[in-house]
Amino acid sequence: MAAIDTGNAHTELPAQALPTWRRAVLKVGSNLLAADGGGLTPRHAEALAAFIAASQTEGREVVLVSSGAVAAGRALLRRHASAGGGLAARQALAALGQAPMVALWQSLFARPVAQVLLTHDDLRNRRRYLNARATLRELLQLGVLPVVNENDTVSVDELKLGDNDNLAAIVAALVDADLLLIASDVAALYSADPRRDPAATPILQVETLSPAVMAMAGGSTGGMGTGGMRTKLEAAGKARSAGMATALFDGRDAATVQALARGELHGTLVRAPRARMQARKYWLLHAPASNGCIQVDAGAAAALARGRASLLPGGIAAVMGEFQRGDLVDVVDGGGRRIARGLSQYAAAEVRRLRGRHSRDIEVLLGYSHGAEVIHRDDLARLPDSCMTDPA
Ligand SMILES: Nc1ncnc2c1ncn2[C@@H]1O[C@H](COP(=O)(O)OP(=O)(O)O)[C@@H](O)[C@H]1O
Ligand SMILES: N[C@@H](CCC(=O)OP(=O)(O)O)C(=O)O
Repeated sequence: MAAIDTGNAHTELPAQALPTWRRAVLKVGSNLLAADGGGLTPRHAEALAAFIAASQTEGREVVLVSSGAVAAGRALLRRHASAGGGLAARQALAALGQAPMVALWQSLFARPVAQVLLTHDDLRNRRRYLNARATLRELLQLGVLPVVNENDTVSVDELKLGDNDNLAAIVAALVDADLLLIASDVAALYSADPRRDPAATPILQVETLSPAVMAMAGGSTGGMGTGGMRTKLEAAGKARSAGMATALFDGRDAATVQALARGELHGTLVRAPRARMQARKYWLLHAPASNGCIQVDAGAAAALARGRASLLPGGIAAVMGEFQRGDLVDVVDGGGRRIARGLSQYAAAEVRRLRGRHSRDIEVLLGYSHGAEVIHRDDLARLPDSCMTDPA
């Protein structure tokens, strides 16, 4: 059992199994990085960095979503002058603090870390969403730790994501993570904010984010935090609909953080109703009508029916309709029967030029390449009747 200080109560939470994962997003809040109420300190970040490094050594991948830029900026400026309280001041503080925040993480890792700043617009615009996804995938492949934060400096009020809990959930879906880990300054979700209600009790498992559960979560009551437990549960809801569980735990407690590496959670687990891949496939199959259609030859149709195959240019016989890169398209066989749906990495006009050609010719034909596959197998779902042989 890990001894845990909730702020005003000292409790011990039993260990429960952390879902198995290969790729996770870890969100670290400002309260952990600016734990002493001033500038950034490695006090709690050290154990979290050791957990990330140990996970990487085991072949797992971690994307870090880190807050703390505003706190770092505020501490730096306090030495010279005080900043106002408006949006522009917050944006200026974030600009000041982003580099020191990333530098803090870099000081704790032997491997390089990379800064990734995202805005709401980046995540709504399909082209930029796909670019962000490709960059993050590439960074992970290179063995680099991406440190993601909201680009506060260019985010305007009404378009701000506002809190990094929700950003972390969106990033987790973006990189197809298996698990969302949220490190905060509280041991778990409690029946009420434990800072306000000493009688509040921890909730170790959440199956549904019902209105009653959501009502337990309050805002941020202390220090540098932004969204409190409310935004953490919102994030868990987003993760859940992408098929991912969320673990909430106290990042101030080194024993709790070390236990994660052993697959033990001392905190709250918000479960996901179905597996991530199933959720993704479900979304692919049930998302709004597709914009176009790709007809494949008999060889490609057989490969897709066998499962886990990507759609390559060589198997494409015809392209119907107009669609853009990243759009959802139907895949039909020679007889026009719909056999799969997926996200095309190329626009219809590009697929027409690639039709029947080898993947290695993509660069020559287009002058660039978004990858060897027209539809990557992770972005492809076979229709139920063609899934009979392999339900994965
Ligand atoms: N029901 C609840 N259970 C646990 N914590 C809660 C609850 N309601 C509100 N909180 C508050 O949420 C805070 C954590 O969120 P926040 O301050 O935004 O920190 P972070 O910087 O880690 O995002 C806790 O310190 C706690 O005061
Ligand atoms: N982007 C802001 C963090 C906003 C935020 O969500 O903070 P927190 O609630 O501490 O995770 C920053 O870097 O200061």
